Amino acid sequence: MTILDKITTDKIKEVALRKSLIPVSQLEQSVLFERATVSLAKAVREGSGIIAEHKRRSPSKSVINNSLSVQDVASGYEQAGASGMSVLTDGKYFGGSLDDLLLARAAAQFPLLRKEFIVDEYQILEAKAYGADAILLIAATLSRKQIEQFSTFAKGLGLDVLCESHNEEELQKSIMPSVDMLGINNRNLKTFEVSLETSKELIKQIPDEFVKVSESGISSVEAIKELKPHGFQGFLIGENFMKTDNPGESAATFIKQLR
Ligand SMILES: O=P(O)(O)OC[C@@H](O)[C@@H](O)c1c[nH]c2ccccc12
Repeated sequence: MTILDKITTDKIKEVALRKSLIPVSQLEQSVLFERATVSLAKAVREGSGIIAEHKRRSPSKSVINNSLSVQDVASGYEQAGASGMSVLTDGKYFGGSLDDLLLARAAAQFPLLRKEFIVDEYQILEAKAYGADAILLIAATLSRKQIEQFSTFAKGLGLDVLCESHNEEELQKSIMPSVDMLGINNRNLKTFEVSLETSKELIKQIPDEFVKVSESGISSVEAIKELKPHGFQGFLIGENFMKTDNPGESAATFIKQLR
């Protein structure tokens, strides 16, 4: 059993419990449910392209940073000129929560991505109710039919969809009009190996109309300069910022060097 299988198995149980505690009707009553979303895909296309992540810990790195306020990180990233922010909401493996999303929303106006292992439409309703503008779908854990169902459902709520893959088969099943952004994860979620070559290879199969995002293991401005000519517009960066005392400032320094 890979770590991704374990996370998914736990997630299915967690979502069943959540559903029994908070009914859909209650999520739909959230004031944020009425909020007009901001397109992450558009922000990435038109801005720095940096999607900066809030990540306290991960199965591959254990603790990254446990002492920051998510509001400070959100406003720091926004002021730094990031196109958007990815907020990890998984608790068990990443130390995040839906409250992190809510707090980020309270502190910033730029687009927020709910970074979660989505296995059920219910989590997409949660994303909307807690202030997200976009969701992540992980092709490794979903069938083409599920990607279609979840992405269509998200679009109906005004949320953008980033669908991530790590190999050709995953990418091929993610290519559909209800997906806005195709992400290539440089980290293999099954083995944790990281290589930017994954991005450079797989992007060749992405049709023009999709926003193309390279994810994980990006730790230098040079890496961005290397990836851009291959056609990437978006860059998802977590640890490189989060491991510092001031992620917002680190992001600002980084983004300035891109200009
Ligand atoms: O911290 P990094 O190496 O910059 O990676 C960020 C992001 O890409 C990574 O956290 C991520 C990409 N896809 C995911 C899916 C689930 C959890 C986490 C992720």
